[in-house]
Amino acid sequence: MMLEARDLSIGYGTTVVGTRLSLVARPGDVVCLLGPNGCGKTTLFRTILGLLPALAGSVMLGGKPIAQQRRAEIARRIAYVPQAHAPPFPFEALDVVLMGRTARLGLFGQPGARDRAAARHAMARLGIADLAHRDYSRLSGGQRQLVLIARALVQEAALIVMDEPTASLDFGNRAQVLAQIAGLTRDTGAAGCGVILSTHDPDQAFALDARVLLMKDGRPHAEGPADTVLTARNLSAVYGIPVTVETTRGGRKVCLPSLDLQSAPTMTSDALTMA
Ligand SMILES: Nc1ncnc2c1ncn2[C@@H]1O[C@H](COP(=O)(O)OP(=O)(O)OP(=O)(O)O)[C@@H](O)[C@H]1O
Repeated sequence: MMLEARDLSIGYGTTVVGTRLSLVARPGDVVCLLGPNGCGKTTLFRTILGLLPALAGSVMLGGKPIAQQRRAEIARRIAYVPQAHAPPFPFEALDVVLMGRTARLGLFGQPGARDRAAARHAMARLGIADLAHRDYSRLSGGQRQLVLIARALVQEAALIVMDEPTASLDFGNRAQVLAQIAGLTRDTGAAGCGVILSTHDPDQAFALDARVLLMKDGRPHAEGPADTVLTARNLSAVYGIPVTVETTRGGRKVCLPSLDLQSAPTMTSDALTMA
């Protein structure tokens, strides 16, 4: 099962948000999308999920154009973890996880004992079995994020797309979610899946030993292993601030932005200037 996006132009109707974007993901891969606010990460995700038509180029999922696949068919192959927001009315966390089975149940199917077992198993795998009967809307942001990851797991899709899975998480939960993502892809056999995620933290790409698509203004600026893409030069060029990349005593690379206001430019990204 492979996702292959080639030479995509993305956008909304006549508004082109990005061009020349390519991306390949297989089970076992971690692919990180990095780039400034408004550079087109969410739009790219919506396009590769088949929620938004590509303006040019192709998205192939399992060897077949995504535009020719039905939603349920896509959902069996690729799961989506949106950013965790609280729903307006209460659900048990277990029910939220069970919603991931919908793609497998058909229109009027009711979840059965096997679906419940799968949901409990996914929660246990993520260390949140004890949250099963808690009110989802009252969980913390980190707990909710893990519930949504469990929901994606029970979909039993080979690929999972995560939109900023660590946004709004505290330091501890962030590390916990990252560790879980690493675990998902390292599982051997049928259980190992591919993860495509967006993040605003380049250190996460190093921590996950990810392949990186570094975007700027809707275009690929660099693509490849974190080590070769996330250089001081590339990061400085894309984010418009001086950045140094250092290696810790433990051997992991970390990025250090300059906090010197003299050298900081004015904010240039679309999202911030438009706000
Ligand atoms: N529905 C829409 N119609 C037209 N333009 C849109 C729409 N949604 C987003 N855009 C524009 O597309 C561009 C890319 O937005 P997108 O949300 O993909 O960026 P992003 O990289 O995910 O940003 P962030 O890091 O801030 O989440 C922005 O200029 C945005 O204003």
